[in-house]
Amino acid sequence: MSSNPVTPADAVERIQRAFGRHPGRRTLHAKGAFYEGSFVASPDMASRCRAQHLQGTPVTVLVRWSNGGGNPGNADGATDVRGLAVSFQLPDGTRTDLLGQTAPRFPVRTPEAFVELVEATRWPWRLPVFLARHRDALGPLVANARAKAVVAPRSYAEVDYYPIHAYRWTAPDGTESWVRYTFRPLATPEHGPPERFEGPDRLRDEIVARLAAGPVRFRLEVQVADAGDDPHDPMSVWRSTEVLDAGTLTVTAPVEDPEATGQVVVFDPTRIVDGIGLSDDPILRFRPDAYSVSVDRRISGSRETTSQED
Ligand code: HEM
Repeated sequence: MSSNPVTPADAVERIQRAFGRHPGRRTLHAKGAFYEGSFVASPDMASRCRAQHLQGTPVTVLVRWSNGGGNPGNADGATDVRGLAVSFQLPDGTRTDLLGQTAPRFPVRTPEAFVELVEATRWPWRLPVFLARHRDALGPLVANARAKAVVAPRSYAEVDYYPIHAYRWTAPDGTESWVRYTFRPLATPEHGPPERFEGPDRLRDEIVARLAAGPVRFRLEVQVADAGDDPHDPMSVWRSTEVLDAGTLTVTAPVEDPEATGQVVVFDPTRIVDGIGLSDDPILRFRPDAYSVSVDRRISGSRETTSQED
């Protein structure tokens, strides 16, 4: 069933109403922290895509691990998706971003339905109505539950992250292919058996301790679409079995929060570079405008908070 199209401003307003007002904070993924590291593409990626960060030379990355909800006060053990946002800083000064979260399947294909889903998870009495209106959400929601996508992990470093949307890769010879990414944790023997952490910030405490013992690594996997695989639908399940190792993400250390000094950091899934293209996925196309509204509110919210503190 179709719903009335929501505007980016309405979407942010409704999501903020669902989570309560938290001036200066992100509308979603409100609780998180920043880290630094690098990414090195696998040697054969350069023949598949001409983007600078896929040529095999190390590039610096800025990473933010987060919990999915809009309440920055939520405990790390709460039921929620987790986010891994990665900004690749390219040698020419440009950036390109990938934003992953722990749910392998996206349960909706329109921004309206996404907002309704957020509202239904905040107010569970709305869930039956949501499911009646969006019957095809049930399969993906069950698949995500089976994948334990919203169960708090032992560590941010031990779970898969799915950026969901397809991107178009252009090779040096002009050949185009559609790909979908997954960040998969790589075993890091130098860490030994994981320490157990308790308390509301246990994921943050665990990852800081883990990084003090050595870097955390993920393999960036790409699934290359077959002819019948739909790159424009965030709900589509691809049949292709062509999966490549695109490279290794290495997170080395926490960094001081750049936003503590007034800088605003935005990860944007449509920030692409030459060699990468966007699909017509309506969720992907909606996100940058919704993120801009959230950023505007973050900036004005910080001002309000600061003037109240003065
Ligand atoms: C219509 C669908 C969506 C809406 C309306 C939406 C909305 C938002 C908003 C408003 C923010 C805060 C932005 C900021 O203040 O910087 C955010 C953050 C985020 N979103 Fe989404 N989102 C959507 C879909 C997705 C999808 C499909 C993914 C992942 C596959 C995702 C992953 C993230 C992550 C990881 C962050 C945190 C980024 C950071 O650490 O700064 N979102 N989202």
